[in-house]
Amino acid sequence: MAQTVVPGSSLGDNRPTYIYKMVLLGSTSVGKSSLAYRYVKNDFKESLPTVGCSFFTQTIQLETATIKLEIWDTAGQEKYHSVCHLYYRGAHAALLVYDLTNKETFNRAKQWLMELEKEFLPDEIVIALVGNKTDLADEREVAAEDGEEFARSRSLLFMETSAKSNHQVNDIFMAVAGRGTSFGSVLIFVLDVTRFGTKGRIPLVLEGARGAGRDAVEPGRAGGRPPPSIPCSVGLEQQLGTPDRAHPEQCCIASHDALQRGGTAGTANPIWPKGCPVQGAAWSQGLTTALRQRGGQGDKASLVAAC
Ligand SMILES: Nc1nc2c(ncn2[C@@H]2O[C@H](COP(=O)(O)OP(=O)(O)OP(=O)(O)O)[C@@H](O)[C@H]2O)c(=O)[nH]1
Repeated sequence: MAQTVVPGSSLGDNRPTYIYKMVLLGSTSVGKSSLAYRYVKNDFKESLPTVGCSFFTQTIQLETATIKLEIWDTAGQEKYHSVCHLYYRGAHAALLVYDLTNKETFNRAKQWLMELEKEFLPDEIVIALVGNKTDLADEREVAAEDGEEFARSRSLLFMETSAKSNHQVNDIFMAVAGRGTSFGSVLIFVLDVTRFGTKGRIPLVLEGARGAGRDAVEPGRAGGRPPPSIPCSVGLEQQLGTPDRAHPEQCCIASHDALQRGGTAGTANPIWPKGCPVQGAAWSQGLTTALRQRGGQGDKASLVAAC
C-alpha cells in the first residue's frame, strides 16, 4: 500500500507524517457526504449535492507517527463525471457507495470499479463496496447477498451501512484503513478501545511504522505529492465548520474542473462553493503553489498541463 511520509513539521517533533488518501465514489444521493459527515462528526443532517469534490482531513496523532487521513468526497452528479479521475488519482483507498434502495446505483458502482481497475493495479488501492441506507429496509432493491457476492467475486471489502442510523460507518472506514496495512507492511492500524472507546470516531492507533512506503518522499523532492500547506477550506470542511489547510492539488483540480466547463481559474470561479471563506486570495495562493510545485506558471495553459 502506498502512503506518503514526510518528516514531522513541528519544532522538536521528528515523527513522520503518513498521508492516506481515501476517495468516496458513487452516484448522486447515495449518501457519500452523509457517510463522511457521520464518520467525522458522528452526526447526520441534510446536505446539498456536492459540488465538484469536498475534501477534509482527519489527523491521528500517535506516539511514533502522525496519520493524516485525507477524505475526498466526490460529486455523484453525472456532470462531474468527466473530472472524477482527477480526484481519485493517487488514492490509497476507495469507497464505492451505492444506495441499496436504488438498483441503478449498484450497477453504477460496478462501472466505477471498472474505471478504477483501469487506473490502478490490484495491489495499489484498497476498494470497498458500500451499500448505504440500511435503515430503509422496506425499500430495499439490492439484496445484501448480491452486494456481498459481487464484492467477493472482485476481492473487494463489503459492508452495508446507514449514515442515518449510524450503522457500520466507523467500521467501514476502519476496515479500509486496516486493509491498507496488508500491502507493503508499511502501517499497522489496530483498534485501541482503551484509548478511544468503542464509539470513538477514529479508534485507530499505529502499532508499528517500519519505514516509508515505496512512494515515500521528502518535501520538495520531485515526483512526490506535496504536503498540504495552503490555508483553504472547501465543501465538507466548510460545512463541518472546521476550516483546514487545503491541499494545493485540490485547488488545482477544482480550477481545472472549472476550466473544462468554461469557467475561469480566478476568484470568480462559478463552481466554487458559495460562501467559501477562502474563495479569494487564499485559493489563488493555493492554486499558484500547486502550479509552482508542478513547475508551471499561473496561466491557463500551465494549469491544464499541470493537472
Ligand atoms: N434514510 C437514509 N437517508 C440517507 C442516508 N444517507 C444519506 N441519506 C440521504 O440521502 C440524500 C443524499 O445524501 P448525500 O450524502 O448528500 O448523498 P451524496 O452521495 O453525497 O450525493 P452527491 O453529493 O450528489 O454525490 C440526503 O437526503 C440524505 O439525507 C441513510 O443512511 N439513510
